[in-house]
Amino acid sequence: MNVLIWFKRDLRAEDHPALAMAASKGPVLPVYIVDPEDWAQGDRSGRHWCFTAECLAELREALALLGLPLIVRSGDSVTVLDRLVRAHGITEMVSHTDSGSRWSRQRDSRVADWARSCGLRWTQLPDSSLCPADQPPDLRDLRAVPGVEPGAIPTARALRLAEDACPHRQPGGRVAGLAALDSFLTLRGASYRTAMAAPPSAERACSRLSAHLSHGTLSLQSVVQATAARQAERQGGPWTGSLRAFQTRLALRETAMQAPTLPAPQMRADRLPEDHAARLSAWERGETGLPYLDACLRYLRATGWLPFRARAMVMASAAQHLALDPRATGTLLARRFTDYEPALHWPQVHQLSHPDTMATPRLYDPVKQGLAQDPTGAFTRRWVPELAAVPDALLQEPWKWSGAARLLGQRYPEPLVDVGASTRAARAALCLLRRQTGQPPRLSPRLTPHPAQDRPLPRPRQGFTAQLSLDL
Ligand SMILES: Cc1cc2nc3c(=O)[nH]c(=O)nc-3n(C[C@H](O)[C@H](O)[C@H](O)COP(=O)(O)OP(=O)(O)OC[C@H]3O[C@@H](n4cnc5c(N)ncnc54)[C@H](O)[C@@H]3O)c2cc1C
Repeated sequence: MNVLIWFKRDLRAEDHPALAMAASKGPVLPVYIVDPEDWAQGDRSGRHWCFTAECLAELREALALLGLPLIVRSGDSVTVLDRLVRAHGITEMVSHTDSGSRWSRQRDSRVADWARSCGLRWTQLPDSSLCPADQPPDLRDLRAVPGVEPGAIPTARALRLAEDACPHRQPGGRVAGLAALDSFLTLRGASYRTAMAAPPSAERACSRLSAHLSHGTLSLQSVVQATAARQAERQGGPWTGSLRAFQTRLALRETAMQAPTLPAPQMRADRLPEDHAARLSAWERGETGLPYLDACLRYLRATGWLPFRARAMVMASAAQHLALDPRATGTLLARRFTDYEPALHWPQVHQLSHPDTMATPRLYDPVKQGLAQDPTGAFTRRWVPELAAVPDALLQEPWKWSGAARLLGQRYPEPLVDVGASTRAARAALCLLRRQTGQPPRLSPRLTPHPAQDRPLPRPRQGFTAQLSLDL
């Protein structure tokens, strides 16, 4: 019996329940499909593909060590699978589920119809399931379906993806993922709890595992278990709170991945500002005239990453201050995040652009955020060098500087909006909305924990710590 194992967003050869299951059934054909329709979706980008291609190259090497050639094919998923199944006597197919995008769910439903129509058994395992620890899979006896041409991993250009320079992007592949996990649990993670919010410190203090979790080079369960093992070793000091806070985020991920994915929100066209296209383009380029916001947007473009609070600020400022369409800004952010994960991304976009849906609505003032998260101004100055002459005290509000006339509208833009006025308007709109919906206006000028923290979380799985509140 020849078994096809279909790799999707689980790009690893170890700790892979679906591969272990396939191996126990007979000769294995490991397949990855590059579906051009997937890569033509508006939320996909060149940096996503470059990370994926690096993961595939490593997966190919790892499978080769097990005696399996990774078969890469470009084309419509059903057509590719149908050809492989007929040509190589495949009698069964195994994969992990992919909660991914709306497109990938529709693809999976078409594949399910096709598999039924040709009588092929398709087993889908949850990617969060663990290989049973008491019966480690024996991959030594893996046999490959012989005589199949492996196929090349296409380039971004072959997929017609636009040029997407990201000079400081994290490298893809399991080796980089394991190195990040190890350095986080042994070194970097000590200051996680206190340094996770501000981009300059978060870059080192956060785990930086998101892109690996999104592409499946590491499984969530393996990260949970490694963290639990570290917690058992590291009692006391800053590690205790940091590792507990980290486990809480892993639990948040697990919860979010199980929730139904929301469609992208959209603002009514008649509510958009007249200069919407110009504002959107300025926001995308990091030229809004609001220094900390611009610094975060430019940093994101160059690195493919931002910590949680900065993501929340760029999204919320777009909706609350600049009145930008959340579908447009959410899509642009999705393209920029190397770790783009629809199940995590779109609920956040929803909540931050419609704060009335939050348990505790929050307003993000980019000036106050800049003062709080970048008190020395070093981060803002690095990414917005046009502000070199502005004194520290006015860095986040260069329009108040006596030399503003020489700078604004020339080397650096005038602010797109009056932040004070737009904050007051957003606060008033929120209070009104909450009154209309019968909820007391609980607006807090201070940052409050992420809304997911207000919801009860499911019982933690084995390995998760019991602490379920966030301690920002
Ligand atoms: C507008 C917006 C969009 C976002 N889009 C994405 C996205 O597309 N992909 C993505 O992985 N994360 C997304 N996040 C959540 C979060 O910002 C990132 O997971 C985190 O910044 C990634 O960096 P890290 O791996 O160093 O995180 P760490 O702080 O080290 O956290 C470890 C892991 O926990 C999970 N996690 C962290 N915070 C959350 C959260 N609030 N909810 C659920 N899981 C969480 C992630 O898998 C992360 O890798 C988004 C947040 C916002 C506000």
